[in-house]
Amino acid sequence: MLRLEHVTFDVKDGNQEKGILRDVSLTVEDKKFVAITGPNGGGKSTLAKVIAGIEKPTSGRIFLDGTDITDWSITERARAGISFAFQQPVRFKGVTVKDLITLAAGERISTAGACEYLSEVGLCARDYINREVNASLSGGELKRIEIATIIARQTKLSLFDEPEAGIDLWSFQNLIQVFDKMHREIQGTILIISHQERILNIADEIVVIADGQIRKTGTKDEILPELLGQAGTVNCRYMKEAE
Ligand SMILES: Nc1ncnc2c1ncn2[C@@H]1O[C@H](COP(=O)(O)OP(=O)(O)OP(=O)(O)O)[C@@H](O)[C@H]1O
Repeated sequence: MLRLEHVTFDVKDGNQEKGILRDVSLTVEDKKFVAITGPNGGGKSTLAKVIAGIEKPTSGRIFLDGTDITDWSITERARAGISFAFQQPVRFKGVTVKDLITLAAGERISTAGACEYLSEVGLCARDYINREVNASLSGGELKRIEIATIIARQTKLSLFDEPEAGIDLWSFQNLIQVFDKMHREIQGTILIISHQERILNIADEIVVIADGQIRKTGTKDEILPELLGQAGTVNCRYMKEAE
């Protein structure tokens, strides 16, 4: 179980401190599929980075299965079973797609095994398996390769930051199936930041974040109608609730 207690993240804005995350408390039960959504700039990516250890909270604590991991490094958290797929994936010059998937799987897998993970994310494996993870890959290809590595890792907690970004309409449907299958088959927790109704629709729970604060949490039946009914005005409305 992941638990955040009163997490804040402040940055310097001129002479003042700006609150990017403001008193965020959240519990994510094991094996749940939780979607985090909300207006641009609300603090979603920052929250994911704080969980993965890329940013350190200004105050508050983070617990994984009851252990306080707040001061743990990215590597320690990765070893404890936290995976993170970036909004804009990182490129690895000199490393092939197969190397990357093999590293993620943490065991010697065959080329056929690595290819299976690529096929799952809709990539024709033989076209990609020996390619370098460099700038020659398109944004959408890179994103799907990164998702394949997270599936291969099969960790306790998989964090995805806007996996839909840069994915074409045809591959998007496939991506929904990937997450649905992951949710059913992998015995881990999935935390996805997304603006996509179809991703929110397959989540067990939706968390709405705006202006650095959690505004709502609930099931999709509780949250989605309200979000969709207010399309275009969600941002302002949730901002208002904070006042
Ligand atoms: N290190 C930083 N220094 C200054 N401002 C920051 C820093 N990190 C984040 N911010 C600001 O904090 C706010 C939240 O950013 P964040 O990327 O977490 O939002 P988001 O909810 O993921 O947005 P989006 O939906 O557009 O991806 C933004 O206004 C961003 O500019």
